[in-house]
Amino acid sequence: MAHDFQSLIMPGSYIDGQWHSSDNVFVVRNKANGNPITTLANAQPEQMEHAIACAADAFITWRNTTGLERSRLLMAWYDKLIEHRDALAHLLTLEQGKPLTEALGEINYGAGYIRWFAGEAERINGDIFDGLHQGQTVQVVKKPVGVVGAVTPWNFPNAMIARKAAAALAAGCTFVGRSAAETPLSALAMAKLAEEVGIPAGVLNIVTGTDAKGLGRVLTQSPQVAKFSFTGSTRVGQQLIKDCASTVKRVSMELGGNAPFIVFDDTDIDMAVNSAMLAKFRNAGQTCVCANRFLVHQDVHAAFVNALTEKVASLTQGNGLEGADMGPLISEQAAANVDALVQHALNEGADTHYTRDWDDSAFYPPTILTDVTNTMRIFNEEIFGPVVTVTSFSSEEEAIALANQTEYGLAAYLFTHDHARIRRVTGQLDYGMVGINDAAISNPAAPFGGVKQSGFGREGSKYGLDDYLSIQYRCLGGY
Ligand SMILES: NC(=O)c1ccc[n+]([C@@H]2O[C@H](COP(=O)([O-])OP(=O)(O)OC[C@H]3O[C@@H](n4cnc5c(N)ncnc54)[C@H](O)[C@@H]3O)[C@@H](O)[C@H]2O)c1
Ligand SMILES: N[C@@H](CC=O)C(=O)O
Repeated sequence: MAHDFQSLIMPGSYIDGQWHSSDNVFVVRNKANGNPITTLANAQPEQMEHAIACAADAFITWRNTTGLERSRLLMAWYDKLIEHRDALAHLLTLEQGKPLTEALGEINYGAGYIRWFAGEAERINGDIFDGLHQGQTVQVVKKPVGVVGAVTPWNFPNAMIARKAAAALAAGCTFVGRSAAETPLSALAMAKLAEEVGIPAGVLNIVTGTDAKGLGRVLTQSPQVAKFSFTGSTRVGQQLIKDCASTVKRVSMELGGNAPFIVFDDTDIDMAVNSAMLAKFRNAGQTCVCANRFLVHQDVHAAFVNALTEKVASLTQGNGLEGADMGPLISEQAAANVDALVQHALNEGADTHYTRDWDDSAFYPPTILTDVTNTMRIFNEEIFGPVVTVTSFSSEEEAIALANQTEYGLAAYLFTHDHARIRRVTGQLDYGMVGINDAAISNPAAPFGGVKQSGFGREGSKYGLDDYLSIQYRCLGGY
């Protein structure tokens, strides 16, 4: 069936192959103008309980499918998503606000995880070797952990669901995901297309509702959920880890970041500036791997800031469906939070190198602050907005110390052409991912994830199935 974006707008949660409808609804809004897009049935904890029970039933059959059967279904889902990528991207821009070209990029990126894990489903291999006792053989078998629960944020409403659900289904697990109430439509549209390609009822369930705590509590505390995967802020992640403890779930956490972007004096400034634009302004700065702190060698400070300012000044901001380079932040409140960090930095001595007028709307202007120091809140907190902060350094040791001065450890970026320095500095950066002369680090073939308070577990890559599989050792004796 051919779809436009309207025919991909579903009425509510997708549970056990059924679409939930209810008189209790919530409104999903166009983030560029605040207009309602639709209303959705507002799922309550009992819908979440039902979804988990259905996923547990479906697991009995799904776990016994072959890797090849799961791979074929995932590839069919991938093909369907690609076939409808324009409609999916339109819907994503409407509900999230990012420019249409970025939304299309996200659809391709999310679908890429589904294609990647379709491949991995065929390669879930165990091991066999001699034991240490005469006549014993050790057989190692990988089994799906069971029902997977997931909670995802609003900044990547397609890709964050895709990379968790694809890994779960490839491993032979069933899936219950709750997508953020600000952006539930993309995940439901993905479920609609999964239904069309024949992913069996109960295997993939998407629950949408505004009661984040109530729905989250059911997922994190249900004994039927074997593994819980979360993408979101460190603050909420800390609570959810505690909630998962009572049933000793497998947990993976993709949490906040505070990425340093280090520019050494030997680098090609144009290359660093082009990467800086991507690392900072993708999704208007609302990306966990967005550069948060630009650490620039004092000898290239002026050259870098001037070249960056030229690019930033040319950015257009507006409705993502109308060709703007940058859309709004997710809400007016989000913009006010960014502004509070900026005002605090200015009061503490930072300098506004570039900004534009701001009308208190969600369209926070692209801004460049210089003279930012490591004691300012803006240096130590995730900005999640289109604000560049520049701090200069004079030695490699100082750059490393500044970069590591954070409780986060998700992504870091390093710009230099000195190979010995790359090796030295990278080895000392306490980060799960380091972009070296490259800011486009997200890739289904690569292990995405952080260290320290940015979380644990890896998504994508050949390591990405590990969290969804448990090892059973079988001792073969009696020979
Ligand atoms: N590491 C990554 O891969 C990654 C990716 C995207 C976003 N993030 C992080 O996510 C944050 C931005 O997203 P956000 O503001 O929506 O984060 P958030 O933690 O407030 O919300 C994330 C999700 O959790 C839900 N939630 C909130 N409180 C909850 C609770 N008590 N129980 C259960 N669920 C709850 C929200 O409704 C949303 O669906 C940033 O910190 C960003 O760095 C990290
Ligand atoms: N942008 C991340 C998700 C975090 O916000 C990604 O690239 O996967």
